[in-house]
Amino acid sequence: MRLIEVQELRRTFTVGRFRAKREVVAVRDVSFAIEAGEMVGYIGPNGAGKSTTIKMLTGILVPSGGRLEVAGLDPSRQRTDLARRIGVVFGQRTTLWWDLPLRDSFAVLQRIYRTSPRRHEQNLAEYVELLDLGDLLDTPVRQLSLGQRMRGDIVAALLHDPEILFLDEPTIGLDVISKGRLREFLRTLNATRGTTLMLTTHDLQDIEALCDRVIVIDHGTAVFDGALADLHREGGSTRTLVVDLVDEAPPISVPGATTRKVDGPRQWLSFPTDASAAPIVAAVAAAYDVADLSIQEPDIEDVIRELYSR
Ligand SMILES: Nc1ncnc2c1ncn2[C@@H]1O[C@H](COP(=O)(O)OP(=O)(O)OP(=O)(O)O)[C@@H](O)[C@H]1O
Repeated sequence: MRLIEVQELRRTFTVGRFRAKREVVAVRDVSFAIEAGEMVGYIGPNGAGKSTTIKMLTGILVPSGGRLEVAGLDPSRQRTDLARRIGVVFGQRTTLWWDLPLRDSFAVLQRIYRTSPRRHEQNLAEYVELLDLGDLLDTPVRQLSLGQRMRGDIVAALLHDPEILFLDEPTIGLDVISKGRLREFLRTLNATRGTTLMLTTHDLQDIEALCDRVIVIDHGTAVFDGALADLHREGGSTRTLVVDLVDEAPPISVPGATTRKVDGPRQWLSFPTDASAAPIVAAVAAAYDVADLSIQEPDIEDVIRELYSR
């Protein structure tokens, strides 16, 4: 089932005044469709148009052109109906009430969304347990750490059983452990409830851990839409085999890899991300005295930069 449909979506802003007035095209004729149950990363450099797109999808901004349907609704015209079908989490700000304990914020949301008390209690119990918020329910939001508040925001976004969860930079500012737990939770949510996820992020590990599919946007235009593995391939991404030889040697020469750098006994060989490292490692080990080996995964930001530069 198709949950999000975007055709030639466009949004412009007028900036400046009088003679200095000009138009900025934040989103330029972007088209994509997202099926129920997908986990999609919407990525791109700063100012690419990610937040503007999410704001249009969630009904906060009215498009300047194109067509847009989310859960069968027109977001800006049917914003209230849409609110019942979607959850929204912005990493940089909270939807919770600053002075209220978490528990009271959640209770207010139950009334706003008119979620049945039974369903509300069930969801609350489940999410509070999964996100380990039990001891914090009576703490006012302003006293929570960033990670705790983010978990609270996620519960708040999910209590009314949304089919789609939009997340804008959900792991920003969190420590490594909190990031890992949040990703784990989102994966479980998608697997057990089939919730569709669309997230913007600058964190490459978010993409690796969460996104079956990535849409890359640059200067308002979608420049890639597909699997992460294909993004690596199209961007010409490579993995690196770092070889520590017992002794210094001229650049290693083995089939399937290119030696990029030599520094004393250490050499860096690159090979395509979709190729297996095994034959290369075997060839190196057969021909040279090897003290140690390690493999470095590609940096997605490099891959994306490569795509942009075309
Ligand atoms: N309210 C606004 N008025 C004028 N220009 C805007 C407005 N909102 C966004 N823009 C411009 O539109 C473009 C896209 O901005 P947007 O916030 O969507 O990018 P982004 O991809 O979310 O960036 P970031 O990763 O930095 O959050 C930028 O050039 C931005 O300056």
